[in-house]
Amino acid sequence: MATRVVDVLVPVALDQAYSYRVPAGMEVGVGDVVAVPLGARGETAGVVWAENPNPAPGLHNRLKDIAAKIDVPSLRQELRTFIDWVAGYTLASRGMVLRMALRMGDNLGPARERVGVRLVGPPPQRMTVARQRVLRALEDGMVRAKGDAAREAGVSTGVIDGLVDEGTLETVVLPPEKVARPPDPDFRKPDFALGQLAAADALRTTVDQGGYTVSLVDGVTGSGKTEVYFEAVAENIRKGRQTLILMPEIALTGQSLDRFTARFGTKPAEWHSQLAPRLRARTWAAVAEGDVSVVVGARSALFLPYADLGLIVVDEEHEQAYKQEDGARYNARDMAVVRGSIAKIPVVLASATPSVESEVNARKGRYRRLHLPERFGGASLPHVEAIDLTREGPPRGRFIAPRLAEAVHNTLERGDQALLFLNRRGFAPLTLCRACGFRLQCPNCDAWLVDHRFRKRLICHHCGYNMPPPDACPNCHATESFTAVGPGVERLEQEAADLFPDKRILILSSDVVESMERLRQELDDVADGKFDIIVGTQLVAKGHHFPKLNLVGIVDADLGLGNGDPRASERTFQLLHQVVGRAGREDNRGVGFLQTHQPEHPVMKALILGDREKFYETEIALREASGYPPFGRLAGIVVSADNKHDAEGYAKAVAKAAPYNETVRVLGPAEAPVAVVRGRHRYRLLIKAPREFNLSAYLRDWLAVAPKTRGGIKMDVDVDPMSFY
Ligand SMILES: Nc1ncnc2c1ncn2[C@@H]1O[C@H](COP(=O)(O)OP(=O)(O)OP(=O)(O)O)[C@@H](O)[C@H]1O
Ligand SMILES: [Zn+2]
Repeated sequence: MATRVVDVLVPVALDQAYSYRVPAGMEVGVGDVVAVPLGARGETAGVVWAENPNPAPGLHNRLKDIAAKIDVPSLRQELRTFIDWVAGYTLASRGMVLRMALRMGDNLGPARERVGVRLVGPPPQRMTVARQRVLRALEDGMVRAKGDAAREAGVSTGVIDGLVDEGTLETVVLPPEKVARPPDPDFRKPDFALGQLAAADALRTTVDQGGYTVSLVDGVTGSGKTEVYFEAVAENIRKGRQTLILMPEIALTGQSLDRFTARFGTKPAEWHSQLAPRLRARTWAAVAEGDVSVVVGARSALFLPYADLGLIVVDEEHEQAYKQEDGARYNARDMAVVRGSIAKIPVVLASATPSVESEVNARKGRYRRLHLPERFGGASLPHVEAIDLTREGPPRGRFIAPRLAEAVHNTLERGDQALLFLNRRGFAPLTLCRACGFRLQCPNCDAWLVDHRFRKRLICHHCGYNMPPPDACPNCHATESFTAVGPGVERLEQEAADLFPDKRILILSSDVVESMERLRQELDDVADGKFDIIVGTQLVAKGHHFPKLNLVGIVDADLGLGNGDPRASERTFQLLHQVVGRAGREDNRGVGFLQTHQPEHPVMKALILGDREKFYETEIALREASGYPPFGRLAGIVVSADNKHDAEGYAKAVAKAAPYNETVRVLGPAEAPVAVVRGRHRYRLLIKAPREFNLSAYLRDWLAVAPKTRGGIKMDVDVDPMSFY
């Protein structure tokens, strides 16, 4: 009998699947997860990708056997097709993409059993107050998990153990706790405002009918997009199918999980980078077995092996955080649409500031737009004013202009909250010696060291290099000669404390956040009005709903503009519009101030006039004229090496190897804007092609003929790049 051979894809940086023999008696099929020997790595988990009916004859004797079938649900065709597609599009190896789908960790053993206790025997010989509390808590005779019993009685588990030894309590084996309980689609149905009704209805129908469609829930800030897309989720739960709600990682800390619980009566399953390994493994398995109904997750949740995915929601779809910038470089929003089309299910995108891509798709009718033009509860959008820094700027060494300070003062007088926004972590972006002008720079990067006083370190934001502030200038040896140049949030907090000495100020910035739990707590405290002034980075820009927040001051509105990044305008508009949109969500006094040197800039004008359409019109016209996305396609290639000569030489050789095509333009190589990162010298190439052009195929052909990388040279390909530094 001929041996059966199959091709197995393994989660390592390889594109091709390897052939293995199926040992007699082993039952495996395509999609099954198996353990296979893989060279020096030993046994590795992989997935049977295809039958191989005609293995090359010479190969036969060298083939190894599959070691074992792993007892987890097999990867469905839909997910396998998706993995192939993502790899083909992004040029990441298929193994790397598969790896994202196999993130269940190694400890996928049987779920841990829990110990429960119940009251059965006579009271113990020796009675104590603590023991008495336990007896009272358990007097109903019901089984409780040991930890729950201790918590209810307010004692340590040691007290419980003691009572078990005495025979007063008996232990019972409990089934493992579920990752998430089934949500109830009718737990608390909202009363929709008129403006929400049509969109909610449309989404219900869309999900009910099923099939691939893309809807863009385009609602102003505070319009209640979440409640509206929850209707789609509810409908999908009723159908018994699984839902994925994608969020930018950091938004998962916000109030979204509480809102979900309020609407559906129980928490969803979560998927993000901070899940404990065991919970990660259990969640993965529960998703694969169809034991979880709704997953709220960061971008990697897109690669989970859903048993029956019926709906994908992408919240804050414009977020740049959806782009993964290392390993496989993919945009989770775009790939969500791809997975939706492969799985033939509805996709819902939501944003108050849609990406230019989605906006164009909606304008052309490729996506269906569901518009929510008003804030929920009748609040109006904030009134926005510019503060022209060329004319009414703050005093030297200060960053809050007098007019903004006065407005903050008035807001606080009324008992409202104010948010001062500056998208820059740390105390100051630059430290220089007053005596000789020397600037403290990262030894590994082409970047200044950022002064972080809270942590008492100078830190490089590119590589993480850090050092204590030096006592003397390394150049002229002067002491106490260093001066901070420019503001970061920590410095802004200091200024706010000087201006408003008796107010409660909270600083929110990713590097001062101790844990996700702590951040959740702080955000709740803000919502409860426990702080007067919030000084924050983009961490506070999104999704949050703070009822008493009525003033937003943007300290440096120009920060993201004019750095040669083709998406700078879009990003600045989205960010500032979202931040300003935190103001006045429950009453009509919301105001926003933009401190800017260029109040006439189209982005500033659109923000001041509240004229979103105007912004999109201008930006879309610009993109169309210049052939930038979505009217054309881009890819970036970054070459890096440990010296400039090698990086430049190799980048030139790569450029020279580009296949000729009259519609494609290869720009560069040019030294990257940040020319050195982590001691590596960087050169960039930018490839521009028409919209219909198959850029991935072109790049693949190109890389096949490009000179091989050698000796520490590295090349990164980025299709649809979002970062250009
Ligand atoms: N139909 C409704 N019934 C009761 N409360 C609602 C309803 N719709 C929205 N809300 C409440 O209105 C507030 C604003 O809604 P939500 O935060 O979902 O808006 P959003 O459109 O997501 O805003 P943003 O884009 O600015 O984050 C929330 O407190 C939400 O709970
Ligand atoms: Zn550095």
